[in-house]
Amino acid sequence: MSIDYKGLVEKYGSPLYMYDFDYIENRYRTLKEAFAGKKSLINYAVKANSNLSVIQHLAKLGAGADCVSIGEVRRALDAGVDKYKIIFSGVGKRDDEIEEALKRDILMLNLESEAEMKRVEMVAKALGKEARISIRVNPNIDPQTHPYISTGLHENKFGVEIDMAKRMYIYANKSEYLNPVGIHFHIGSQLTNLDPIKESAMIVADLVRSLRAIKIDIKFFDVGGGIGVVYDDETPIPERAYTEAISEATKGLDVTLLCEPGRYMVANAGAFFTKVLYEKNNDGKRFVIVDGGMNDLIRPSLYNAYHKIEAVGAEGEKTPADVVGPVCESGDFFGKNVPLPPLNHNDIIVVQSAGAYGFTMASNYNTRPKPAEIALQGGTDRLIRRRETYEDQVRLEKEFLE
Ligand SMILES: Cc1ncc(COP(=O)(O)O)c(C=O)c1O
Ligand SMILES: N[C@@H](CCCC[NH3+])C(=O)O
Repeated sequence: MSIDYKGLVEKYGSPLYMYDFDYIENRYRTLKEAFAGKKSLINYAVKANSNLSVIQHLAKLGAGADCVSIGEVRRALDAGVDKYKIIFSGVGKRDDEIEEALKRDILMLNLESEAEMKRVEMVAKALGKEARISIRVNPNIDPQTHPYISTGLHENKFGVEIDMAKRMYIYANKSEYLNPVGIHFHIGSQLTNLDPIKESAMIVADLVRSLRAIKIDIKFFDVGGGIGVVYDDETPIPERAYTEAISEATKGLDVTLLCEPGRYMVANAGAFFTKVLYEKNNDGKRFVIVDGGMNDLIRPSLYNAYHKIEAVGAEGEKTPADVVGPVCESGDFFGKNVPLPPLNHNDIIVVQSAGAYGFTMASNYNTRPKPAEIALQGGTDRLIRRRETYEDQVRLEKEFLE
């Protein structure tokens, strides 16, 4: 599809997030089809891109949601996700979040510690309800990804080790207020190697078998998210290989397979558009200063993450430039030594693969308004979040001025 970047920026302003909804649909269908013949549920990880229209688009296709706060649960419900397709994960759920999740009767709460299980039991008891739960097992497997987004080792804060998980299942099974229906693991994000996923699935499936032997019947086998995508030259895991590895590990078990992809669904559906403000040269070092900043897209600053950067329509000899924003931090950059032609004021720069963990990690640092978001679908474009204004930002403070 050829996209009229210039026309879109003229229409909606800059900086701007754009998501290709047809691409998202294609990703959903490809993954779902790879599970053909198995009972499966794809719980889109809302944290990757929680725009209501994005969630609604996936909900219409049949997706469930993986949420990590009650805010995300509310978003999923507002966007039309079936309550029995919503799961609530995360290491630190507050009592009020647990209570609301139970009242809203979502599919299950993923528990990440024994203390949390006791808390959920207490809240469920006070409500006179039975909480459907699953336990996040930490299989102690190295996912071979960036250390900041690795979660499946005992040194990470996530999940509980196998023996503890087993003790928790035994406890939950006896409790009047807990119903252990699921099991969960998630070893990290941007995974491009299938082996650690396969190995984790085998370990966790063995636990399911040993629970079955003591009459604890797990119905949902949740392999988490983490499927990697192409930002640069990565080789992603083929969908079929992924689902077959999971099927193989769970052979003989009558379970519904769940997965929680975030990045896979949306990263490459998205792009971030920003306009050139100035060029400058510091003693031979070329900088292209744009109107978007690290507050809009923090991945390069935070993880030194690579995003492909292109200049729209500009021509001429390319020389390396750092593409930087206006925020008062040296870490405010989108790319370093990016080969770019000479650029003029208002030329458009496209930062690719920005659909996941872009807008959701945006902030108002430097009192910069969050950008607008648009969807492209079936050849048309539409606004799905308007640009913030100064008034939006000070709304919660103004009344306190003396
Ligand atoms: C429990 C859980 N599920 C799903 C995801 C989504 O991950 P990804 O965007 O890598 O698919 C994450 C984030 O890493 C997570 O922590
Ligand atoms: N925010 C990270 C991924 C973290 C995954 C969340 N569990 C990123 O941009 O790559």
